Amino acid sequence: MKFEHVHIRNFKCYAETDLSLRPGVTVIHGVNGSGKSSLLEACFFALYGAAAIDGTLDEAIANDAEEMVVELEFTHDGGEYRVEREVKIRGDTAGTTTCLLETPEGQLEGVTDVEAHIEGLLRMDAEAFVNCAYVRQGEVNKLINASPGERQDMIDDLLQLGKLETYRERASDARVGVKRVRDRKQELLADREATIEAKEDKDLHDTLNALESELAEVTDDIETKERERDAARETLEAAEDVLGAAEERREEIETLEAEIEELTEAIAETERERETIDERVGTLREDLETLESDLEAAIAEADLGSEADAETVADRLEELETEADDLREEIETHRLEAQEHANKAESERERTEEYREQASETRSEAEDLAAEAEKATETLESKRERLAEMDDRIEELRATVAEAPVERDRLEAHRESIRTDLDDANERLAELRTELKNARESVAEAERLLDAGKCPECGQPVEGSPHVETIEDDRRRVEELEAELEAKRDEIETLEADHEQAVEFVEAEAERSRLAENRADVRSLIDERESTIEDKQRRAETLREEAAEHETEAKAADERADAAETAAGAAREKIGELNREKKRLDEERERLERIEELLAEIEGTERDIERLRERRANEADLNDQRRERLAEKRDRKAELEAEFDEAAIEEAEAEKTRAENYLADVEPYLEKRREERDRLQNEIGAVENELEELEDLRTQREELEAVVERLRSLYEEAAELEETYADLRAELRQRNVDRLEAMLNETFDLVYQNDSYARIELDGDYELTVYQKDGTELAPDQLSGGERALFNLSLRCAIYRLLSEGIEGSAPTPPLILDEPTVFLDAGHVSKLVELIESMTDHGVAQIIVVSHDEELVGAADDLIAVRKDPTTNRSSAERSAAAGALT
Ligand SMILES: Nc1ncnc2c1ncn2[C@@H]1O[C@H](COP(=O)(O)OP(=O)(O)OP(=O)(O)O)[C@@H](O)[C@H]1O
Ligand SMILES: [Zn+2]
Repeated sequence: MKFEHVHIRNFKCYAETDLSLRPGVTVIHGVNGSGKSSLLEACFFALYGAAAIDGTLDEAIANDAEEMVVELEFTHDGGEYRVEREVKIRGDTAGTTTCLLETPEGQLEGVTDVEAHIEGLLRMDAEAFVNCAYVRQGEVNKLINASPGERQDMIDDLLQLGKLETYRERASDARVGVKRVRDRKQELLADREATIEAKEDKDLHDTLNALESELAEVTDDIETKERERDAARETLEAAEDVLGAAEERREEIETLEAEIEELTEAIAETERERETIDERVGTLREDLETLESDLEAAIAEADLGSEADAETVADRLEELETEADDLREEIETHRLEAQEHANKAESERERTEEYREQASETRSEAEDLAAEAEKATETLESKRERLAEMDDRIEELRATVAEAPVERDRLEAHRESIRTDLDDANERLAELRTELKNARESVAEAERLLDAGKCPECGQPVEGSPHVETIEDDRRRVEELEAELEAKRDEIETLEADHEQAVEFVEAEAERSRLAENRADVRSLIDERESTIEDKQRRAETLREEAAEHETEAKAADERADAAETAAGAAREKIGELNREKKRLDEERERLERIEELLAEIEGTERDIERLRERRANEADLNDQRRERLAEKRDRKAELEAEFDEAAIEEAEAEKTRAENYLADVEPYLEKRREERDRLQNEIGAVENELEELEDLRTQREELEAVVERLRSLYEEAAELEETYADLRAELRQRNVDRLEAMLNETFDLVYQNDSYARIELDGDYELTVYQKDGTELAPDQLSGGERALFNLSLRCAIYRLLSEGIEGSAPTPPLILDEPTVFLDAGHVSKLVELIESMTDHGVAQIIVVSHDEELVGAADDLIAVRKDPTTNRSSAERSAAAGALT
């Protein structure tokens, strides 16, 4: 087997690295911590997965990455292979997401299948791989430090001897197993045989015969007894019939006796009743006599003569009733009459009172009205005086207005026109005053200018006096204005006097008109008052008359009341009379009613007597009938008593007792016999079962005998097989041990040539012993560190050779991988190591990969790989050294 190419991404310190590997000796070098061991580990991981790394899967992923990939291409036994693994962190843990193996036969997937296939190819699992091909850093002493047993297991495993042991163990297990089964079956067989013997000893057939004859006997007995029991039952029934009939007859006689007694009793009872009725009739007759004498007396009292029968009495009572009704009616009429008169008297008295009240009220009203009229007449007189005054004034004013120059209705217009004229004149007067003032000023100014020699028109200095005429005109104008002003003043004076007079006229007219109006009002008021007074006086008169009328009416009503009272007294007297009459009628009616009552009582008593007589006769008939029935019953009883046969009954009773006794005995006996029969049948069944079982047991015995025989031969075969495997392994191991010892001595000689050690011995139990030249023995752990390392490497190489050369033909071996093998070696021994490696190549090991810093080893390499770590990213990479080119 050869590694061809490895591709790593994010495995431990690696970023992305691609590296081809060549046959021959490859040395990987680099500073501490640069990632050399990790590179080898990556290849190991590619082959064996999780088993190849110390920690967990996630520790193998580069610190800051989430996933990693390792791919390894290798050739093996002429075929090309590629294994690829991808691991990813999911959640908290890392898991393998891809695991595949390409083989010449096809592709495999899944951790389990891929690893099983690789173990098959290399004929070793991860542990065997590190024991043989991959000497890990610091593990050089592993094989030496192991106990012989461990060593034996390791080496046996590598050489596939372990398998033989497994087979032997399996054969042994099989032998033990077969023995266990065989022993159990033998025990079972012995048990069956003992059981059969016990059963055969029992004489089952004889027992069966005895039981069957006993059963027949019991069955016969049961049948006989059942027949006898049936006969006894019949006898019992017959006796019971006879006794039953006798019992019935006796019961009938008893019933008859009771009935006879009952009837006799009933007859006596009825006779007693009849006697009582006789007594009652006697009493009633006495009552009747008393009643009749009472009646006679009553009739005499009532004066009815001899015709005192019920009809006459009833007729008379009817007559009396009619008379009484009439009387009652009459009394009622009079009572109503008296009531009516009394009512009338009362109401007339009330009316008298009313009339009197009305009369006094009316009279006082009349007096009030008369007083009012008197007072009103006085007031009216003063009003009339006032009216006369008004008339005088009106006449005076009319005379004043008559002096006016215009008609009455034009007076205001006249005053208005004078007022207008006056206002116009005053206005004109004011104008004239202004004009006059202006004119006087013009004259004065002109005179001043003239005195100064200037033109009064334009104010310019003048030569001469061109405007003198104007001054003159002005002076004339002043004079005219003064005259006009004087006239205007006179006119105004006149107008003012006129206006004053016109105002007086207007005012007089206004007063006159107002007074005229007032006078009309006063006039109508007086008229109204006058008629009111008249009305009152008339009304007072009328009221006085009315009062007189009321008084008359009161007197009349009082008289009517007296009359009514008299009439009521008369009516009451009449009522008294009628009541006396009625009392008489009542007394007569009472007497008659008493007679009627007595008549009815007599009739009732006679009817009672009659009824009692009838009842007495009926009871006599009833007793006759009873006596007849009594005679019949007595006959029947005598008949039955004659029929009674005492002897027959006695016999029947005896039979019955006998039968009952027999039955009482036979039933429990039969019960017992039946139980016996059942028991016998069960016993027979049990014996028959046992016979069947015996048959079964015999068959089983035969079968078991056959099985035991087969197991016995099987056991022998397994024992033989176990022995064969053990022998084979011992033989093979001896051969291996011999060859391994030879190879070990050969390699150890090669790497450790000095005088100290003569040879190494490897015994059958893989016990290692080193012999010194003087013949003394040494255990390998007594060697120095360096010696131990060399010794170990020798052992490894020997094993490796043994494996690669094969015990029988060659087996394909993985590359020999050594991680830092030179640690304990001095320079001399490093040279020996180089020789060892070369010798391995000579022995046909195709690929050796060594991690080392040692110059000498580097020098011996066919190929050089440099590993370095980028100090900034802290990521490692591997590449072929430049020096490698020079080497080839
Ligand atoms: N999961 C990881 N991610 C990143 N770096 C890691 C991880 N696991 C280990 N390392 C680092 O990888 C580096 C390489 O270790 P390795 O044992 O391969 O070095 P080496 O070259 O064999 O050193 P030495 O010469 O001392 O044997 C170490 O510095 C270690 O800290
Ligand atoms: Zn290292």
